[in-house]
Amino acid sequence: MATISLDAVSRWYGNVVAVNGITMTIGPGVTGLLGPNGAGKSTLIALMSGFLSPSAGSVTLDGTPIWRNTEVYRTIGLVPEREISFGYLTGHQFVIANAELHGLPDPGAAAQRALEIVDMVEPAARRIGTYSKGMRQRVKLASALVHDPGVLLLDEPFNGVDPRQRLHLMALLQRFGAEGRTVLFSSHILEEVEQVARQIEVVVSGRHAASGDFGEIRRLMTDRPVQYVVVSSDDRRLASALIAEPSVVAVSLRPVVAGRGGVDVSVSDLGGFAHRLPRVSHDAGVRLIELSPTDESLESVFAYLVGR
Ligand SMILES: Nc1ncnc2c1ncn2[C@@H]1O[C@H](COP(=O)(O)OP(=O)(O)OP(=O)(O)O)[C@@H](O)[C@H]1O
Repeated sequence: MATISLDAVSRWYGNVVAVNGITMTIGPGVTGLLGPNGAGKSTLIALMSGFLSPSAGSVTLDGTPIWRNTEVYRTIGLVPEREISFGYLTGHQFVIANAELHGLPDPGAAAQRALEIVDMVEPAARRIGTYSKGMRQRVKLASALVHDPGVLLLDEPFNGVDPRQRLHLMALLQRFGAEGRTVLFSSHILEEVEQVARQIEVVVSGRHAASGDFGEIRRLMTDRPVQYVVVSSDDRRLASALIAEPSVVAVSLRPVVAGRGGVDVSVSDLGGFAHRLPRVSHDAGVRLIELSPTDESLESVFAYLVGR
């Protein structure tokens, strides 16, 4: 059982702060590292895999610093985001090369075992250049697993992978987690993370924004204040009815342009509002024409989490 600990970790590149004072613990089972592009996920994974030194703070595996510690590298497997640049090698040659780099006593047997785990034994005889994206991901995974590591780190493993291969990869990660390995993967898609991860760590702009199981994270995201535009047969009347609703924080009328206006509504409780809106408009004698969120981007959700 392996635990990665980050203690007040920062990492900067010149004057770009990629990771800013993050403290978190990654234990056995599957953890999802969730955040928008540029949040610092790849930098965190590079710090956890020993490819980068922290500019400040410490990154340890079971209490031992990871940076420049070859003993610790033996227990870590990394699936990087970048594509394999050796398309001319066969999958088998690629995985064996990593087994040799690890100095394993029987690289052939280790490669065979890893390829079996990811179900790539048969295609492993072909050149990587002929593989689909999902197959390339699986070969990268086999290469990361060749030394049977207790810790597996994967950077955006589901990016560009088709749905069938995605399910296959998800099942594999869950299996590794159930075996007691410490598995961490990054993603910018909440649904993806929810399906696989026991624990979710959210990072935004280099900061640790939230931590919890998927229920907690989902609640944080759906309970945030949300803005809607409601267009109706009588916006002024609807606005006065809505302001009496406990789930509504603010209401304002939109200017009428080309005969079309609308009501901007700020809502504190998404579920409550969605449930009440039809009843409120019916009681006010107003017909609803359109309801649309004005700010549903993932970035706005993340910005909310950081600002809490
Ligand atoms: N080698 C580098 N030199 C300078 N800036 C860097 C370097 N690597 C990353 N950065 C910057 O650090 C920040 C975090 O980048 P990082 O790649 O860790 O984020 P990410 O969450 O993995 O994003 P993505 O999903 O887009 O890869 C970004 O602002 C990025 O531009």
